Amino acid sequence: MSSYELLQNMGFLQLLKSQFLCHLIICYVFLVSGLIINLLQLCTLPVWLVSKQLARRINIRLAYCISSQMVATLEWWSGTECTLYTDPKSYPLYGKENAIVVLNHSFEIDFLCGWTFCERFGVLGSSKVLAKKQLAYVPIIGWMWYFLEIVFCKRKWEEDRRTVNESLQKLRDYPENFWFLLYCEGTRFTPKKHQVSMQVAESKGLPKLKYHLLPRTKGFWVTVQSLRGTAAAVYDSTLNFRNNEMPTLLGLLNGKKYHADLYVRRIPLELIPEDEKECAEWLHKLYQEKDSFQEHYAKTGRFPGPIMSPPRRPWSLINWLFWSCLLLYPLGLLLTQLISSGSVFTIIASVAVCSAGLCHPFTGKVKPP
Ligand SMILES: CCCCC/C=C\C/C=C\CCCCCCCC(=O)SCCNC(=O)CCNC(=O)[C@H](O)C(C)(C)COP(=O)(O)OP(=O)(O)OC[C@H]1O[C@@H](n2cnc3c(N)ncnc32)[C@H](O)[C@@H]1OP(=O)(O)O
Ligand SMILES: CCCCCCCCCCCCCCCCCC(=O)OC[C@@H](O)COP(=O)(O)O
Repeated sequence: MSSYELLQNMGFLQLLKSQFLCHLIICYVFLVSGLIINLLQLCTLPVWLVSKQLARRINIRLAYCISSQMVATLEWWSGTECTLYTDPKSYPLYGKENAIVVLNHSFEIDFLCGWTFCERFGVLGSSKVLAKKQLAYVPIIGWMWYFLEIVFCKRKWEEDRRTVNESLQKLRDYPENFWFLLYCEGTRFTPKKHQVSMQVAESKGLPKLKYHLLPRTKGFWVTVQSLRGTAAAVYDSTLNFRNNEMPTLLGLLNGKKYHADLYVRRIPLELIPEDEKECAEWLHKLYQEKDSFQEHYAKTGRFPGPIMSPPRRPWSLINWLFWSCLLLYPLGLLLTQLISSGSVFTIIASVAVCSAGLCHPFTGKVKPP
């Protein structure tokens, strides 16, 4: 094939990726397979009574079938590249131990980039997060999290202190390695939230941050204390995107390619103070350092340290192809029946339902300074 033909084919592929019909198909496969997997997860409840560890292992694999579809959208559909800056001595430990991941919360798809790294280090099915309680009710992802023993908080410390600790204690005998994600900022960065948060920093006599919100320290302290002896380290992770881009889920679905850069420092858990006040001071210092890494990125376009990028693996793509083959055949049959029914009302109603399914609330586009 000549290079001209190749270029033309690439243009065709990009055009294909922007087609509404392709988006419909991707969403259909995600929604239907997600609900089937939720149902299978429900069926594992009796297994819990016989063997908790077996039920957990099954749920890890079922969860992988859902979350890896989103990872496949990022890695294989949009072709987004992910570069990891980290210490070569720490690199061999990633995926081979339990860890608490502290990540900046600035982008709509930062959790998905986190998932992508989980996938590359083989811990996607078991990855966990401290999430707000409302997310537990989101169909597919929220229901999947229930079976994965995700830790939910109400953001009311009087209640969270006990419930978060109890949920984390249950992970002590978890049968596979997991990464536990904590967005210490507690909410996604916006200029307004940043302004309020810096007023709080000022009132507490803390240095101002330019790229982060002031971290909430209580959740971090309770997580570290509850996972002592279970997690080996904190992975301090700082994420940014090249060319000042603000990636979105819709952008990924349209096949837009982004380039994510992630800087990870492995900090052994023993180095983190046990006392609540000292632990809070430690976290504030960590965020001041994270801020300086972002400043370095803004000036140089890269994070400090060497690059140790793990390659993407084929499993997320294979999983997506499996579910697509399984679910597109009955869809084809249904559409044939629909068209042969000849009812204009049924056809219009079906198109309207599918379009409504495509609209989702992840449209924020605010870039930190
Ligand atoms: C790279 C690899 C990645 C690996 C990824 C691995 C896994 C991925 C898995 C899944 C991905 C899916 C992602 C899903 C995303 C879900 C995201 C969320 O839901 S974020 C929201 C929930 N999480 C949190 O809130 C965590 C952080 N919060 C806390 O830790 C809180 O402390 C708390 C435990 C929730 C309790 O909250 P509460 O409000 O009750 O107490 P606080 O301590 O926070 O508040 C009182 C304290 O804060 C001071 N204050 C007041 N206003 C502010 C402000 N604007 N900013 C900062 N601080 C403020 C106030 O003065 C009090 O201070 P003090 O303690 O000194 O008295
Ligand atoms: C295969 C791909 C098909 C994709 C189509 C379907 C898309 C469905 C996407 C569902 C993803 C749900 C993942 C949940 C992650 C949400 C992140 C989030 O919501 O963070 C909350 C924080 O910010 C704090 O919120 P605030 O209340 O402070 O503000």
